[in-house]
Amino acid sequence: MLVGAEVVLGLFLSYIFYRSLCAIIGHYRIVNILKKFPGPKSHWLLGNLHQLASPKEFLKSYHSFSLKFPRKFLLWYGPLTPVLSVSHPETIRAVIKAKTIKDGPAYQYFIAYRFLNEWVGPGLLTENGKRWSRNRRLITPAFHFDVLKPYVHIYNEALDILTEKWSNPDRLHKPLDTFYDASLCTLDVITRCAFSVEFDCQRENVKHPYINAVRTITKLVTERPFNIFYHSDWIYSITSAGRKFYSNVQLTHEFTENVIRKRQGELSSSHDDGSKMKKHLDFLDVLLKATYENGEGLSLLEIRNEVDTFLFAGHDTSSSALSSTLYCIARYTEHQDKIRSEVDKILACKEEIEWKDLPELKHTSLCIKEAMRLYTTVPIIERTLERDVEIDGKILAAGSQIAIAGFMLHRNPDVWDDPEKYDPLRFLPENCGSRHPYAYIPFSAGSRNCIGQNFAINFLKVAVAKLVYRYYFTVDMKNNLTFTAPLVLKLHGHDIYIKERNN
Ligand code: HEM
Repeated sequence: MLVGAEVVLGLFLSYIFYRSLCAIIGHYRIVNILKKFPGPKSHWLLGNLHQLASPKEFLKSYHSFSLKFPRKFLLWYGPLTPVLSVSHPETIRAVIKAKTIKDGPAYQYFIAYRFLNEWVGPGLLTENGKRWSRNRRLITPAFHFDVLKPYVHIYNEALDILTEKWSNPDRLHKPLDTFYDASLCTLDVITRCAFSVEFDCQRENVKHPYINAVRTITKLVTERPFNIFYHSDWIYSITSAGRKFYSNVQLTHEFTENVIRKRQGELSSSHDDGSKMKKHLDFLDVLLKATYENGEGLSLLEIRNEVDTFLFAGHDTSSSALSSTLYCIARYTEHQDKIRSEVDKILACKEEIEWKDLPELKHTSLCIKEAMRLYTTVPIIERTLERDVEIDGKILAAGSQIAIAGFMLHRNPDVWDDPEKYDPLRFLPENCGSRHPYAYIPFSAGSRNCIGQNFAINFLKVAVAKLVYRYYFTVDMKNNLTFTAPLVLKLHGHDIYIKERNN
């Protein structure tokens, strides 16, 4: 009996030894290949973390590295984790076409998605493999044009509330916090489109516990990567930030589950698809109707994860893109005037921008695209190679970490003429013909591109058009423009003012 136990223990230890040896050899192979790539000087222990370790310095340092190494360079996140940053369309194409996952070792510094798991679970943004592809197929109909069309009315209504707020005489002559206001406006829109609940958060600010919780979680998740002690879930859970995070996550879960259960009840009692009860289908209706091949629907937990994912992936991104565009047109007013003249024609004898008007907002669209190039909303996304892949003539080992640096790609002087210049006309069709298909990827590219991009672009067009129709925007450059990242870009160092138009 004892001999049997010894054999089992021996086998177990040999197995552990074998697995550890494989991991060490695998890691050695990854490092050995990656260390041949050029990169900024790194500290033996910290790697490049000390240059990247504050929200303010992160993009500035990153960008200065990429000016030295415009195609790709190696960063060290600590002594053991090399990450290859890529910022050339050809190199990015190779990574996006390769088999990759959105995951990495726990010690990897900027894979902030793992900090999201507690909230959004394995939703579309964070899931990998077969489960991701099945869910992506099931969820894609939620972004079909027919579903998106009625949302244009919701965008208009949310913008009317924003202008009602901004036109308050107390606010008119003060600098605006465009990111904050845009963020409440997008929350208003996304909660109505996701599950048809009206929080009126723009008027109520963050008084509603659910809205307050969503905003608190988003803030904490963005801050967490920058505090090395917070990387451990256990340590985080005993800090005040961690306790705040977990209690807010619980609150949002309870809220979302209640909404889902209520809707499930309504659907089963009315035996319709929900469209008769409301003016439009929302994401939740589509998710509840989504069915696997075997006839099973998405579980309550899966639906909750997806609804929370839409909230996270959609609200700060859209507000970042909106506030960057407002900054750009406030700075380059000739483009504001052009937008105004195209909106004036549309709103000459009506109050609302309709679905059919969206293609007419041509200059508006150019201005948004260029703002999202220069101030890339999601500056960096990360991937881990699942298989060995050839990139720029070198075979990278499975397990290598790659950072797709959209912000750097969009300012790469080898790709863009005069990259620091805000020039919306570079997106005119006649100026895009020879552009590399991976030169401009604000919504990422390939099979894991942003599922919400049409939703976001439609919202941005309506928002910019309605705001420019109503106000003149100007900017006071208090300081040099700075950015914070890493998850979503935010601009600092300037004040935006508005003056009401007499339409
Ligand atoms: C201006 C606004 C937006 C920008 C710039 C943006 C950008 C991106 C980017 C870069 C990715 C790839 C992330 C990665 O691979 O790690 C992504 C993925 C995603 N986005 Fe967006 N997004 C925006 C708005 C939205 C909206 C409004 C929604 C939903 C309502 C949304 C839902 C998603 C989801 C679910 C994914 C994951 C897709 C997948 O992996 O299959 N996004 N987005």
